[in-house]
Amino acid sequence: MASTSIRTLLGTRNFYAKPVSRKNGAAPEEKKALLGRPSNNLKIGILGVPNIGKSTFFNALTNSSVPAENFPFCTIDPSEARVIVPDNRFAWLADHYKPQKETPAYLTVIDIAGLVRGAAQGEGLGNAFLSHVRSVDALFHLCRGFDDPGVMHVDGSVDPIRDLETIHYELLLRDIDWLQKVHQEYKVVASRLGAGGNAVEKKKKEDFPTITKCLEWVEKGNDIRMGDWTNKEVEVINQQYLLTAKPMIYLVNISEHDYLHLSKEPNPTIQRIQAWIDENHPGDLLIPFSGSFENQLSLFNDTPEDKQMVLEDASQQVGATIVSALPEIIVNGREALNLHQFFTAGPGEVRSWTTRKDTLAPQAAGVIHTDFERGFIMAEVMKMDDLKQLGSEAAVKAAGKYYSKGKEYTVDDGDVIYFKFNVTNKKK
Ligand SMILES: Nc1ncnc2c1ncn2[C@@H]1O[C@H](COP(=O)(O)OP(=O)(O)OP(=O)(O)O)[C@@H](O)[C@H]1O
Ligand SMILES: [Mg+2]
Repeated sequence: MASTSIRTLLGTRNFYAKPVSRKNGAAPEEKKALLGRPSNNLKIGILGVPNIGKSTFFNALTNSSVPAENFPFCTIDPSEARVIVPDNRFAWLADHYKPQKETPAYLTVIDIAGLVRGAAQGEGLGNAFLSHVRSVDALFHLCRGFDDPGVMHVDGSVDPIRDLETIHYELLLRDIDWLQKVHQEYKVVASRLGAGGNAVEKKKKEDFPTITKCLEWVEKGNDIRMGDWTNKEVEVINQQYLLTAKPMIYLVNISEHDYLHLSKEPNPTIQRIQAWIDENHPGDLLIPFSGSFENQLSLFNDTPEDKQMVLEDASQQVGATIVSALPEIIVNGREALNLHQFFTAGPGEVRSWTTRKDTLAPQAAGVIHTDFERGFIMAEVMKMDDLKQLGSEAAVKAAGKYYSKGKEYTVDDGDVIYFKFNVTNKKK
């Protein structure tokens, strides 16, 4: 099938208009609200056209063995797995406290079926696919950069930019369709409401201008996440489950040879994709990896020494340091979800807890137990850097760096916290 660019499909529309800088419009005195819904179980989905290595990547990443065969739509139902997030701070704490139990942070990853052109109109797995995308909080957008005539491509040739555009186009079409329906509904309510109406109707009338603005934005070919929205607008957007609002990290699946020689030979495929991202989605991250290489490495997941030997052999062969790309991908996936870690640490357990950025101390306590939030008295906080530098909790205290923080304290990434609470006072 011949490739058709998004620009051609949308005719004269100003597709991929340069987005407004996300930084410039931010009101300096106000903290920017985050796109996305707060949840204790945030998930990141693997997205892309069929047969490009999504399940191979999922298996290597999560040590799973879902089918990853050489035919399109090998994956139909999404698989889900949790993967430990590498974190030096956690490792340091575990080493320092030598606890009976260690509980690291996890990232939940979902392997989604391949999406084809026309999905928004029901092609391929169509709407089922789009509803899987809807249920995740961020996306690893995977594309094929390996040239292997033995692995078929649904569009007949390897062309990552075309594939990226196919996916973006389908997500955008689905958002346009969704927003058009919501816009129509809110417009009717807004025009007949006058001063009356119930609370739900009043809210729709109030939200109507934001919905109109969002619709105009996506109809110009822009992703919602590239817009510069006020906090009030973000609240409205977060109620709409828009696909183009989700944070996205681009992953290019290249051949083993190309991966091993990345630092030595400029890779034209990656350069082309980077230029495309810079033009259309500035600021988004691109991480190359090799599904076939990671797949081989993952065979040694249970014997880390052997894995290290394979990496050392590969490094020697090519004269450059070769590491797995997966830790970087996991860490950045978490970053895209705007997640923070705080730690509780003692001889019983060292544990990494997950919150969204900008969480206040009582809500962070609530992640551990609702009683901690209800009866919150204070958070006793050590900064990870202080603890590492001074060497022990006692030394941190002696240096006056063991802080007592109240309800208004915003928990920082890497805080080591001991919560004080009293439930009986608060039970009314
Ligand atoms: N870097 C690579 N180099 C060569 N072959 C690869 C590479 N990555 C994956 N493959 C091969 O591509 C084929 C398709 O892989 P996989 O099943 O993981 O794709 P998928 O995107 O999950 O497909 P589907 O959308 O059908 O579920 C497999 O045969 C796999 O071994
Ligand atoms: Mg698959």
